[in-house]
Amino acid sequence: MEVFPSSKHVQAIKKPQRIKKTGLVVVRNMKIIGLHCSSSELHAGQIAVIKHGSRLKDCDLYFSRKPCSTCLKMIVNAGVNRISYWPSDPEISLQPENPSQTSLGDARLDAKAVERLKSNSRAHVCVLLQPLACYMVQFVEETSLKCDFAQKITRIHPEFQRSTFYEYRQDRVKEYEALFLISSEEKHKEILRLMGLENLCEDPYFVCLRQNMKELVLVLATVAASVPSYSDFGFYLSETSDDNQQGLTQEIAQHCIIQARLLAYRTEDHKIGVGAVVWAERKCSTLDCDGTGSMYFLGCGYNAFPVGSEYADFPHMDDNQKDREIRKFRYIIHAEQNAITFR
Ligand SMILES: Nc1ccn([C@H]2C[C@H](O)[C@@H](COP(=O)(O)OP(=O)(O)OP(=O)(O)O)O2)c(=O)n1
Repeated sequence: MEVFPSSKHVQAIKKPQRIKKTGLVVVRNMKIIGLHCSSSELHAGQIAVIKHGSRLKDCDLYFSRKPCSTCLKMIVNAGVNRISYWPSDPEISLQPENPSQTSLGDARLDAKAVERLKSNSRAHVCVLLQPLACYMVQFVEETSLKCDFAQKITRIHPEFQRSTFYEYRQDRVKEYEALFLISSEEKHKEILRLMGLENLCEDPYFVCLRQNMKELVLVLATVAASVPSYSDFGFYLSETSDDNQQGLTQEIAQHCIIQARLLAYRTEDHKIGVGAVVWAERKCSTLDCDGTGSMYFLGCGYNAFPVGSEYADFPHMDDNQKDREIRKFRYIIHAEQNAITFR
């Protein structure tokens, strides 16, 4: 969510960036109930508090940066269960470049306050770090190269080839590494210490941490590279020029497809993964408090068997199976059905 494209209105306001844009996923009972990102006015955590209110109780929150003390105290107060965050530069940046010493001093004080809130809160505050499953990177690369979108482009524009895909991926890797990683190991360690994560600064933990973070960034870049804006290809051939028209920009459509592709990896159908993210557009032109402009999130899902079922509970066969009784279609719930209902 952190990379959700800002609306033009928001892009126009450029402030010195000590506060970093942050993404947030709100999960309740294993279901994603909110995708948020900071706007120019509010931080992601504050947006979640405003949008979900008391429904945040017992939810799990996943932040793309460690939240600032203002956000943390509010979400702890809302009674959330767990707060996980990506262990890089926090929401109030601790990177010493450019800004004045005083604001860096404030950032350090905020980091201390966050630590204090963390140790005294009922909610479990921890580092989000899921080592990737074996061969995940290769699998994502293969499926990204073969995905419908990339293949369609190849058919219409034969000059789009494997090498173009890899060029796109390299661009995305650079973009995401600049956003989500800290290039210097020493700087990264210093920031981890300021964030109260000195345990992670020792090897082999530190090496593993950076390796896992790099792999996750690579996975994200690989998926994004399979949904390129190439030539005039896309869901919307041109940007809407008419200000009154609430059209989706190519950038936003692309972002939503990337989210859907990521969800598809959670499929329970061993043959085909489908992901769906349902965003709706507001009829009126007023912008909301979050960075999603005129869009609001309805739900997201992936194709799967009914919640709680085990792998062998239902048939997995497709149309090629003669015996109709052991085909999967009567049992599997489509991604879109899950998105607007339970998963
Ligand atoms: N709008 C859709 C269409 C399909 N699916 C999921 C359901 C199945 O898990 C898988 C394949 O569904 P199809 O109905 O397309 O069946 P196929 O005949 O294509 O399946 P297969 O290729 O496995 O033979 O995709 C989905 O989530 N949403």
